[in-house]
Amino acid sequence: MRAPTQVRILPSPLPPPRARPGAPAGPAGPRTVCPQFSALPRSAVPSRAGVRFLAVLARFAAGRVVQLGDRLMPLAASPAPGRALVVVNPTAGTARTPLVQEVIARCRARLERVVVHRTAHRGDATDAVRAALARPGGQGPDLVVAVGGDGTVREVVQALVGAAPRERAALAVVPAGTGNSDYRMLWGQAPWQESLEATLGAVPGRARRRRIDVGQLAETGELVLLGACSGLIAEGLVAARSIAVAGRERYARALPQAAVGFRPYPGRVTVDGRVLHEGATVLANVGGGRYRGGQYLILPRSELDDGLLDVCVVGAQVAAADVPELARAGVLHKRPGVVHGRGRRVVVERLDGRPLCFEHDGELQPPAWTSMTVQVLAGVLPVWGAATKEVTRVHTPPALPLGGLAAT
Ligand SMILES: Nc1ncnc2c1ncn2[C@@H]1O[C@H](COP(=O)(O)OP(=O)(O)OP(=O)(O)O)[C@@H](O)[C@H]1O
Repeated sequence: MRAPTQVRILPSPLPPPRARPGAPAGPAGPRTVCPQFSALPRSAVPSRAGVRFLAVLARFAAGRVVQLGDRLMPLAASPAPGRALVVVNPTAGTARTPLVQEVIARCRARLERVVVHRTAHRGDATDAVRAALARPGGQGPDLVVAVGGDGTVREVVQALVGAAPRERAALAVVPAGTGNSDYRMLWGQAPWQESLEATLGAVPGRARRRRIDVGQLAETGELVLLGACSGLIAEGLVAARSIAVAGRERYARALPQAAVGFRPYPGRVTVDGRVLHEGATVLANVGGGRYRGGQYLILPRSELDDGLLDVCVVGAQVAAADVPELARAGVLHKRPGVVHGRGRRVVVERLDGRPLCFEHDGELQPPAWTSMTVQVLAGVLPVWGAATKEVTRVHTPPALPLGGLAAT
């Protein structure tokens, strides 16, 4: 077995926005490509003045605009859903009866048809969604509301992604679990009543139906929605088993507990064939969502629909005991010893021959592998989320080391 070595990855800044051929040069800003425009022939792409005119027109016509870098673009309206399947996990951390009743009442008040399914066992959510989508004659739901935690959401996603394109309903999440990181990924800190009403069409322009990326774990074929992580965050799940509180508080207690006595493992992380990090590793997170455990900011620059996976590796230069507070304060990614990358296929390895401790979507994986490989399935999941200024990208640049200071 080869002894683990430490490789220094030189910091590389995020490259400047890549201009589309023929596009006017503009000031640097977020790299954004408008889907509507990229579908047009180059000669049909309007000038900047034309874009501003369209934007003003849109403001009058639809009452809302979206700003792309320095440009204003009309935001296509998302048609409101009509038929919902509400999938409730009654065993999820905070799925109390009044909450469930309120969700159902709000859906019934706005939609033409609402079917409720309460899960009876693990995997039941996947089966229920599959059965509903297979209903003949276009009678299947166009919206699936998952009422539960991240585990329930993942089961629903399994069915949604596997459905034929014409049957594909969009996901909405009502946070009723412990971490609820999926909800935070889509809606930030918005109250669920607000996001559900927006999804149901009560607040025009507040919600957007979009197609986001999903990861796939090569070892098992399972989907990875939120993210997959080795090391400390995975061990935090082990610690959480013995903590009898619900909600985010559980992970707030579990991660510091796991950090006590945590020993970095010899690891390597490879992004699209290029080594991003090799050496003593505290954690390697691939996603997905910016937050893990609903509160730890790990991938601050991750976008859900850029066709790429973001990676953050925390090397042993950062003490494991400091990770929970640094991540909660949103500054972990700036520390020396933390590197970032982005690509389509990410391999996380443990190099001493012992099993890699890793989880995905809050589910601890059996200690059966010395590596995990996550690849991206671009834009396969329709979801309802906040109508933010973030836009769908249609061009996916190759893997980029995003910088950071590697351990030496
Ligand atoms: N009736 C049921 N009985 C037992 N387990 C169930 C039932 N229905 C669903 N499950 C399982 O419960 C697990 C945990 O649910 P979920 O993740 O939604 O809640 P949580 O663990 O409280 O929240 P989070 O994942 O956000 O921490 C899921 O993996 C799901 O498969």
